[in-house]
Amino acid sequence: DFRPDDVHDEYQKTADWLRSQTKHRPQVAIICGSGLGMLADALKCQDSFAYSDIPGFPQSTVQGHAGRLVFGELKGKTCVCMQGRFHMYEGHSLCKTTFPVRVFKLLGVKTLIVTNAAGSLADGLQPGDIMIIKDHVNFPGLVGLNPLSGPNDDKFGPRFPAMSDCYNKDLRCLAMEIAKQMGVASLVQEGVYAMVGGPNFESIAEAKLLHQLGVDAVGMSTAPEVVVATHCGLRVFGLSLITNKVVKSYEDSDSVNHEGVLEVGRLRSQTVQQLVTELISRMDINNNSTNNTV
Ligand SMILES: O=P(O)(O)O[C@H]1O[C@H](CO)[C@@H](O)[C@H]1O
Ligand code: HPA
Repeated sequence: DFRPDDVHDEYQKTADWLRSQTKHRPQVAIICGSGLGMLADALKCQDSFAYSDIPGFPQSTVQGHAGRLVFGELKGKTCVCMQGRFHMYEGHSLCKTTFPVRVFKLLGVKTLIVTNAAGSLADGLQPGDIMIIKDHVNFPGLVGLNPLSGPNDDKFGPRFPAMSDCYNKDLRCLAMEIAKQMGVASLVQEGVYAMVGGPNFESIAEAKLLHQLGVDAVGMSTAPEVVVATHCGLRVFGLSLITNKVVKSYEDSDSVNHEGVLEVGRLRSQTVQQLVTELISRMDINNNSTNNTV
């Protein structure tokens, strides 16, 4: 039998353990995408934990995802940063892939920043560009693969949470303003992210379909984390680093690979880090308007 109270205890145990190991009390959580682990480097006064040492935490298995949880201070805000996320294709249940998000909620986090590496379908998005996520298509979710499936845990949020404003508009505007001030506005635009299950990259027919549906960038993560975060009332900001163009023509001889994805992450690491750091520095931590606050 599935008993929400027991499951809630699992999140609580992990949160209690982390509280006993660090004095940091984070207000902001950051999830680093493939090749974007350096986002944690900006944190001062770090306390870091290998996932393998944290009770209840899943393990990272993907290259470019170090598997470390880093706490620290950034421009006057206390942050916790996941150097490495969990993907459905690694064999984790969606509950496991999103486990840290609820732990963050219990730790007192108010804002979640999700980052990922993604392939572009939109003609205007080139490798190296940054897409501020305006909305998502959660393909696994549409067919019932949803971390919120099963009995609802009312302690976290409502049975039927709204997803119509899950990427906070104020933070999107602020990020765009920061990009302009950094002189990188030409690299940054808003768009729609689609999550597919992976681990294979898209076939050409799949790429054409996604393009026709109006998807701007595609990846194999993020949407479940955002669903769980929105369910429990966290404010969310998301960005995709475009690491490759998705091949959508039979005449195109390009092909994508994970090494290339990580390489673009390395090349753009400084810009992404500066944008995220500035966003955290300037965000109002007490303004947390979401639909699903409990
Ligand atoms: O979404 P993140 O974790 O950034 O990683 C992306 O990059 C990997 C493929 O190269 C996939 O895991 C895809 O989801
Ligand atoms: O082209 C892609 N497709 C899916 N996931 C990805 N992650 C990075 N690039 C891609």
